[in-house]
Amino acid sequence: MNKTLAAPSKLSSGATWRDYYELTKPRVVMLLLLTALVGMCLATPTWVDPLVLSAGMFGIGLLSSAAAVINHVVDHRIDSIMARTFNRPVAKGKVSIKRALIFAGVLGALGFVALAVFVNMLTAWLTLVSLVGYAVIYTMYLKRATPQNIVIGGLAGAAPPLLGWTAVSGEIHAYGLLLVLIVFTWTPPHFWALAIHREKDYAKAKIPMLPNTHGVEFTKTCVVLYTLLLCAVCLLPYLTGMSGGLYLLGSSLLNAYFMYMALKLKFKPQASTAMDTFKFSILHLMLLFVLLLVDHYL
Ligand code: HEM
Ligand SMILES: CC(C)=CCC/C(C)=C/CC/C(C)=C/COP(=O)(O)OP(=O)(O)O
Repeated sequence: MNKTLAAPSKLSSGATWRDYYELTKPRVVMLLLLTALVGMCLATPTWVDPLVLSAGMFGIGLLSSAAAVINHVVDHRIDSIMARTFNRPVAKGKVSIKRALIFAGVLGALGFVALAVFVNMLTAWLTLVSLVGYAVIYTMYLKRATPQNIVIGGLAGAAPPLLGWTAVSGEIHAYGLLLVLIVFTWTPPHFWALAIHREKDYAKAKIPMLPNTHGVEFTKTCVVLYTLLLCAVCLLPYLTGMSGGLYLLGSSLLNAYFMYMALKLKFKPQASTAMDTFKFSILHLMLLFVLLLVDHYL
């Protein structure tokens, strides 16, 4: 058998490359980068300059990854309590706090310099502010302070389409902010569906997520209401002339199914409905942004 497949190569500390990779929350960062790419493409009627595109994706990707690594460090104690996260590299002690922080520092510095040198200062600073928003304001403070943590903290995760937009145009445009608004209203149903499924985990770690502070039924009602709001917000790209009929048709179908899932979760749930809703939320956002892109170029 291939040796590298059987046992991932160990670094001198005993951690593997895979541990460091996992610290960057790669799948989350991939989706963040898709939203950033769409922000870049929609900011111009022509093709995006290849240097801005590659340096922009590189910089936004590295700063988002650095934010994710810091989140692992700050949360290592609560991660070690929850069944979903106890196996994470810092929580398990496979990567030390010092090494994780150096890793985050290197990623963050490289990302910031790439944006500052090859893109523009506005994007570099806005991306750094997003990193602070997620790694410091959300993770260190909001997460432990209020059940509205993910609503307010969601702004940082919603920023990438605007970062993509400013990378290309050098200015903050209302259309870029509209893309932020879409991800911002999508975040509560995305997360609360998972939090309902993981209610006991969060209770054990004493994190004040909405199902724990206000109950599962109230959280389900909030999922329905935010999904309704998301349906309305998703009409805005069409109504403002940013996107066309293809987007309207595709997004309406996606939103109809998201609404169906949210209503099922509230009124006719099965054991798997919360997790199914969470999983669909990821597919929903991915396809929605692909639609925005296809609609832009057709
Ligand atoms: C404050 C805002 C957010 C919160 C609290 C949140 C929370 C979470 C949590 C707890 C998970 C589960 C991770 C796991 O399986 O261990 C998750 C998964 C995921 N989230 Fe979010 N999320 C937020 C925003 C976002 C944003 C803005 C995006 C992308 C645009 C995103 C994309 C994803 C993806 C792709 C996954 C699946 C990851 C995987 O399968 O490894 N999330 N999210
Ligand atoms: C520069 C920039 C755009 C920064 C944003 C970076 C980023 C990774 C945003 C995603 C938000 C997210 C995964 C929140 C979950 O954190 P959690 O601590 O609630 O979830 P966990 O328990 O799975 O760690």
